[in-house]
Amino acid sequence: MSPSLGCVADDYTGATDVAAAFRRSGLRTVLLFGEPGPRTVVPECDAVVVALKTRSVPAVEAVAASRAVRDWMAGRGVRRVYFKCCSTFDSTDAGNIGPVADALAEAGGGRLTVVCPASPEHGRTVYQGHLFVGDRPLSESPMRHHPLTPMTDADLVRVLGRQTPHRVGLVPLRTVERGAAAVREALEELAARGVRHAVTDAVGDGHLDTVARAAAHLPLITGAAGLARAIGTLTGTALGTADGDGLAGADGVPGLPPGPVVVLAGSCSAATLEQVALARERMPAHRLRAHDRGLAEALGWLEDSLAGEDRVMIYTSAPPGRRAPGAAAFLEGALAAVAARAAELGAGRIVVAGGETSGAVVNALGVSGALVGAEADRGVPWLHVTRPGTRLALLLKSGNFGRPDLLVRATEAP
Ligand SMILES: Nc1ncnc2c1ncn2[C@@H]1O[C@H](COP(=O)(O)OP(=O)(O)OP(=O)(O)O)[C@@H](O)[C@H]1O
Ligand SMILES: O=C(O)[C@@H](O)C(=O)CO
Repeated sequence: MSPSLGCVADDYTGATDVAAAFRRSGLRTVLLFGEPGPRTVVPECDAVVVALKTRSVPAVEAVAASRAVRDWMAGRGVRRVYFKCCSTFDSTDAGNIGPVADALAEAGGGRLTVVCPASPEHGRTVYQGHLFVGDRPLSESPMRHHPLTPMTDADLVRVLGRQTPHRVGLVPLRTVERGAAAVREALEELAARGVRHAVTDAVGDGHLDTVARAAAHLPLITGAAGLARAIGTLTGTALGTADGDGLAGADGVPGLPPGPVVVLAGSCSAATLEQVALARERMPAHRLRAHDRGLAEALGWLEDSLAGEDRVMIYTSAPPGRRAPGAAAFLEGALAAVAARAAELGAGRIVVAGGETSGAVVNALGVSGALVGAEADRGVPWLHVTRPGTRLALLLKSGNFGRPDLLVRATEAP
């Protein structure tokens, strides 16, 4: 049977977040890293999530890759596509959420799309089109200092309007509170007025369930893990697989493999900085610096440390005043090289903080897919990778996700 749902995710931690949400909704979920090809074999599943690394690349590249994945999915019978963007709407005026949503919408017949990054369980809500992170507007949250996509405007209608030539409209909370039929009517009115993207308010999971029911007929929906959970539950209910106990899909998921645990932190997000500070107190840690010898020093330190330690951390994470301008790509590449060496040295678990960083690490490890396992924290599932002769578990942590002790717990004996 073809998967009912396909998801194109714009980064690797976002893909794991959405895969965990689908799995929690009772859908058998397969996660693929990078563009699949004609020979990619997808095991029997209800949902397929493809992780791209398109959040911060030039918009034309993001569009081409996302469109290719959408066409690949259509070739496998997928009728509904979910475009997973960040719950903090990480993007710039050049894109990539607008251009990618435009391209995916065109491919689906040019119909109106719903855009709703609310993810209440992660503290993201949308009210009057404005995105809130906890109790602060996005533009007053730590995301305003993001090294790649600083978010300085909380008004999503305005933000998206700068990224697309199409009209952007709003379905306000008062309409969402009137139920799915009212939202569907509002969407039809917006479509009749030529609106392409309908930013939709939601401040609680019940609102997302309403939006999911109202938008179930649309070929494209854009959002984060919150709306994905609602769409997944609707799909699971239709398929008869939703059991709501969070264990669906657990069959066949192996335990965590033996071997040392290596933590690699490249995220500079507020939650990660706190997690890194705590982890530094609990395990040997090395700061990889943005200079010529930074990588060689880190590799030497890793080899020496793993001779006697069963958990270590290498990090580049730094608060705003202590970052190395222009060093993002170098630091991602360096942490990726460290990951490859850690795998050669027999690491059983590699824990990565940061979406861009995770993308670089997964690519360097040559991992093409994984079975989605139990969550270490909400939206942060263990990914079980089986390669000939080796077992490896990856934990790819979105920058702002996880409790302060996540990195410590992830390194403890299972
Ligand atoms: N000390 C530093 N100086 C400058 N850039 C850094 C430094 N440390 C990390 N970076 C870069 O900052 C970027 C952080 O992005 P990344 O996506 O990994 O984390 P994040 O945005 O917090 O996570 P997410 O995308 O999951 O929210 C990476 O490109 C990384 O290389
Ligand atoms: O939606 C989120 O916040 C995360 O899944 C993510 O995309 C961070 O990279």
